[in-house]
This record gives sequence, structure tokens and C-alpha cells, in this order.
Amino acid sequence: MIASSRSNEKAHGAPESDKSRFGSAAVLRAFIFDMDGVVTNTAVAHFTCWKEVFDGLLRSRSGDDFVGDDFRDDAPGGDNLGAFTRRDYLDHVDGIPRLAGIRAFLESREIDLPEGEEGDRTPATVRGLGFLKNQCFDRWLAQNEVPTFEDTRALIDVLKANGVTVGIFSASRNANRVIESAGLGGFFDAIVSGDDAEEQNLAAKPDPAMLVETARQLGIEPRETAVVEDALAGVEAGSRGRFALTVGINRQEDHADSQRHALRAHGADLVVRDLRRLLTADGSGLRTVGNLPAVWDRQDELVSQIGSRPLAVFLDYDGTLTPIVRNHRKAHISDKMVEAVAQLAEQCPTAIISGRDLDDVRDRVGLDSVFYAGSHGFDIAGPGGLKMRPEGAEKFLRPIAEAEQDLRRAIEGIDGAEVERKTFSIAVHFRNAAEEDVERLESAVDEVVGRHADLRRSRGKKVLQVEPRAEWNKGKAIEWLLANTRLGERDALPLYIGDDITDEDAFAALADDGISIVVKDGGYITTADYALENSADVGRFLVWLSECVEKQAR
Ligand SMILES: O=P(O)(O)OC[C@H]1O[C@H](O[C@H]2O[C@H](CO)[C@@H](O)[C@H](O)[C@H]2O)[C@H](O)[C@@H](O)[C@@H]1O
Repeated sequence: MIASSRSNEKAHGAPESDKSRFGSAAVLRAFIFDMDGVVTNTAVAHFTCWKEVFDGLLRSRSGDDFVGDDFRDDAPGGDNLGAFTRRDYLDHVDGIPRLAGIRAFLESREIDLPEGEEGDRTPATVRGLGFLKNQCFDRWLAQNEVPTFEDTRALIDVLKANGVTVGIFSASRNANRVIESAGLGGFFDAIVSGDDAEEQNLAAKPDPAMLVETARQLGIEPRETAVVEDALAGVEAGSRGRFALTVGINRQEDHADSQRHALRAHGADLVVRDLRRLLTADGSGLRTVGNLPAVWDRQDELVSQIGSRPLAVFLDYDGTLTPIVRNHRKAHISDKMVEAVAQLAEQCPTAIISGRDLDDVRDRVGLDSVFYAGSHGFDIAGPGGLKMRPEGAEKFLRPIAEAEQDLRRAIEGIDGAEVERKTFSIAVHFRNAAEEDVERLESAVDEVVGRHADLRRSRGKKVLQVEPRAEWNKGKAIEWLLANTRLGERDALPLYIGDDITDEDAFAALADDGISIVVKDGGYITTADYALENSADVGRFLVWLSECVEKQAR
């Protein structure tokens, strides 16, 4: 076996300073938690009360045919008077102020009700429905102690022990009572509730106003603050407010995969199923690329994890197969690395999953034996003429082309900023721009993206990416490749190596079954299992892996 790599060589041509990397643990001084569904487990109580109220209304309109005890998860399937479902809860009322949620649900069922008056007590008006829902929840609160999520408690304990400030916010006007009932009174450094929102006229999620107010009360800038949210509107608020990191917590049991991709599409930088995934193995600190175990210290563990299963290897390109360099055109892969990938591809199916354009990454690597996914997984190709784009992908080509023109105009005059067009995304690079111009650049990009409902903005290393607002990403591409090509044959064990935030989608896809390795760069929060030092270390590891698989086959 190859000896542990302890080389300090700077493989990264222009290393990021720890502090310049968003999501870097070094810059995080505060965490803000959404209350319902993240800290407190009131979802069942809320859902039950919404169901009681809305089913009462729907029953009164549909008569004898109504099936009220229907707890199905899916949408009502065109039946506007069908029972209130969990999908309705998530799509229309979860995390939304009471009356706004009622209006959204009624609109989804094409039910027109008058707004009504403050003192209304019947389901004949929006306000009356709001009263009944709150009365039900009040009853529940009086009879129950609000449960909390253990993983959130564990994360908060670590944050507090490490001197990180912690705030909580909720659109609920019952927030303070819920926090008290959960035994968390005095636990948070700031609480912003639905009452505060009303008093200060703070717009509801996805507007970041409540989050920004919580950060203000904590006395810490959004750029130094992480947000933890479970609702789609909430992660969107974190992204719109340009918080340092937006973590999506996915507590869905039945629709876990689609919820993970939806949280990402709405702006979560990272999505986890359990917040303890953000902690080191011993649970004492945040899991960062800096404190992950080196692959070389865990060779035996890896060998036993692989066991007799065939491997399916997935590799990122920039920062993984090549060092990061100032000019993206000059990120050339070395002959030695191509040789290492080629040898590995002879032993086990191998894919390169890149944010670059498909043709660009394929030309750079130049191997016919590997699979490729370009534009963060939107454009897949492989041996034997394989070609795949997710259904409906082409509809994004037009908004992307328009945004490209707008972005080129918008960044004129920002020295060092550059637009790189890929088929299904646009990278706006700022590695060579002055630090003081980055905020202006971000605003310009947000402004352009704001004009296109089909597009969203995500982040990477000294780059903003404009991409389809679609539930597709590197992780989804890997899932597709595993299900539809020889990469997934014979119960293959997937292994992924990457270095950037978009690689977290791949790590999430492998969270239950797979090996995730991050290439070190700065000290940002990651969900990977192991680390490699730099791209030279990746090369050594690929050679080691080829040898392992060869031995396994003998
Ligand atoms: O998914 P990847 O293969 O890692 O691609 C991610 C982006 O990589 C490139 O940009 C990054 O690398 C450049 C060259 O080292 C560097 O100058 C830039 O700052 C990095 O963000 C590529 O240009 C992008 O299109 C990819 O999305």
C-alpha cells in the first residue's frame, strides 16, 4: 500500500484563503434555526389541526362522498374537494404565516372565500378558518409538551460549546409558547416570532426579512451566519438573504429523495437527513474539510467497506483531477492523471461529473472509456453512444441564453469578472476580480436571475453559477447512471471524489451507501467521509484504488 501522503506541496495554483470561502467554518459566527420542523417537532400537531379545519370545510362542500380519514401524501390529483393531504401541508401552509397559508391552500383548490373580520369564528371566511386552526393548536399546546429533535439539540450544544451564537425564528405567533413548552426558554440569543413580524411588518418567507432581523438582533452579519431550514420557502430565504451557508434539513420519510432535490433547487447549499451529519465523528465540533480523516489513515476501513462489491467511481474535474488555477481555460489535466483514470476505468466503470460543459470536460480528459456528465449533471454521455438529458432540460436553453446576454452586459465594468457559458448553466467567475467588487457582482447576478423564474443562482469556488431551477444536480446524475448503466451493475458500491459545494449533492446521494471523499481546500463544512490533500493526492489514490480492485479480482 502507498504510504500516507503528508506532502505540503501547493497543488492548487491559487489557493482560497479560508475566510474567502463561503460556508467556511472559520467565518461562521452564528447559526439561525427555523423553529417548526427544525428545532421543535410540532409538524404532527400542525398537520392534524390544518387537516381538521380544512377537511371540515371540504366535507361541507362535497357532501357524502368525502373521504376524510385519507392521510395520503400525494397531491389531491385534480379533485379540488379531496381531503387535505401532507403534500398540501408542505406545499401551501408549512412555514407560512397562518392567513397566507389559508389563502394559498384555498387558491390551490379554486375555493373563493371572503377574507372576513378579526373576530370570525366559523369556516366561512379566511379569518374564521385561521381562528379555528389556532384554537385547535392552542388545545394541543395545553395538553402536550412540545418535543424537540435530538439531532438539532446535538448541533446546538456543539455550537454553543464552541462559542457560536444561536438564534431562532418562526412565522408562528405561538413561537414563544412553543419554545417554552419545549423547555428551550433562555436557550437562544435571539427569538424572532410571528408577533415580531407583524409588529415590524417583516415579509414572510421566501423573503429573507425575518432571517435578516434575527441576524440583526444577534449582532452578526448574514455573511457570517448559517441558516438551518426544512421548508422550501425557508431555504430560498437563506439563499436570497446571501447567508454564509443555508443548510436544508430533510426530514421527509416518504419523499426523501424528491425533497432533497427540491431543497437544493430552492437554494440550500447542503441538504442532510440528520444534523449530526454536520458534526465530526466524535461529535465535538463541526465537520469541515480540515478535520476529516485522511484516506491514507483509513485504508483498512476502506478496503473492508469495499469488501467484495464491485466499485463504481465518480470523479469531479476542477480542483479534483486538476489543481484550481486562476484562468478556468488553463485547468489542464496532466498526462499522469489521465493515465491513472484510464487504468482505473479498465478495472471498474468510471464517470467524470463536472460543472463544465460536457464537450469541454470530455475534450480535456479525452478518454472514450469513461462516462461524462457536464453542466452539473444535465448533459450525460458515455461509451457506446450513450446520451441523456433529463426530461424537459431543453426548455431551459432559452432563459439561459437570455440570462447569458444580460449577465455579459451586467458585469461590464467589473474588472476580472468573466462569464463562461456551458450548455445548461453559466458560470460568472470572480477569482480575478477585486474583493470589494464581489458584492456588486452578486447583486448583478441576483438581479438577472430574478428576471427568470426558471433559473436559480448557486455558488462555487470564486464563482456564481446560474442554472435551471430544476430538481436535477450532480447527485441526481449519479443516481441515474447507477440505475441505467453498467456503473450500477452487480450492486456496485459508488465512490465519489470532489472538492466543491456542488459535489455535496453527490455526497448526499451516497450518504446511505457509498464512499465520499473531499479534496481539501480551506475549512468549509462538508458532509464527506474522508479527505485527500490535493489533486496530486487524488492521482496517488486512483492508482492505489486500481491496485485494490485488481487484487480483489484475483
Ligand atoms: O464540477 P467541476 O468539474 O469541479 O467544475 C466546477 C467549475 O470549475 C471551473 O471553475 C473552477 O475552476 C477554475 C479553474 O481552476 C477556477 O478558475 C474557478 O475559480 C473555479 O470556480 C469551471 O470553469 C466552471 O465552469 C465549473 O462549473
